[in-house]
Amino acid sequence: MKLQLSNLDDLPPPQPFQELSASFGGFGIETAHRYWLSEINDATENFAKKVGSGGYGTVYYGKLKNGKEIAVKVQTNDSCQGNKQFSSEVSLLSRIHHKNLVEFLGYCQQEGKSILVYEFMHNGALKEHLHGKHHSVMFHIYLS
Ligand SMILES: Nc1ncnc2c1ncn2[C@@H]1O[C@H](COP(=O)(O)OP(=O)(O)OP(=O)(O)O)[C@@H](O)[C@H]1O
Repeated sequence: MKLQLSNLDDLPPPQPFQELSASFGGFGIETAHRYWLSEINDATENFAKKVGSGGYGTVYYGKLKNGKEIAVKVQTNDSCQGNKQFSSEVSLLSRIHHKNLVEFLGYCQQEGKSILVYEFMHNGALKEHLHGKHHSVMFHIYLS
């Protein structure tokens, strides 16, 4: 799902991974939580439960040791995102917090894998609601 931002001009240009912490002055990738691949492997039971796939890659269900349920997005090889784009996305996502947005929890970049970690939404993604896979939300909107 793409985030729509009204003022993209306010954002700094994408920077190479190593330069992010300096260039964002405390609001870069270093503010995002970094997960170890072993944590992700444990949480997803080695990527056992696939819940969907999108332009970025494949999405898996997971549960952290503290009980929090997570959606783990694993970048696929044919995704156009490179390391630069991944760093920019992590940096951007870690600065956006809103009660109506799925919470971005962190990332993992290890052993050639680029992974984004979000809170798990039991009712599926917004796109599915809008495209009718889950009709209840639209129904409630019309009623209210
Ligand atoms: N946070 C989440 N909680 C539960 N399921 C999710 C979550 N994020 C994604 N999914 C599932 O994974 C599927 C793919 O989502 P994803 O956001 O990767 O693709 P997309 O909406 O096509 O966006 P994009 O093209 O930017 O990757 C969704 O349709 C949904 O079923």
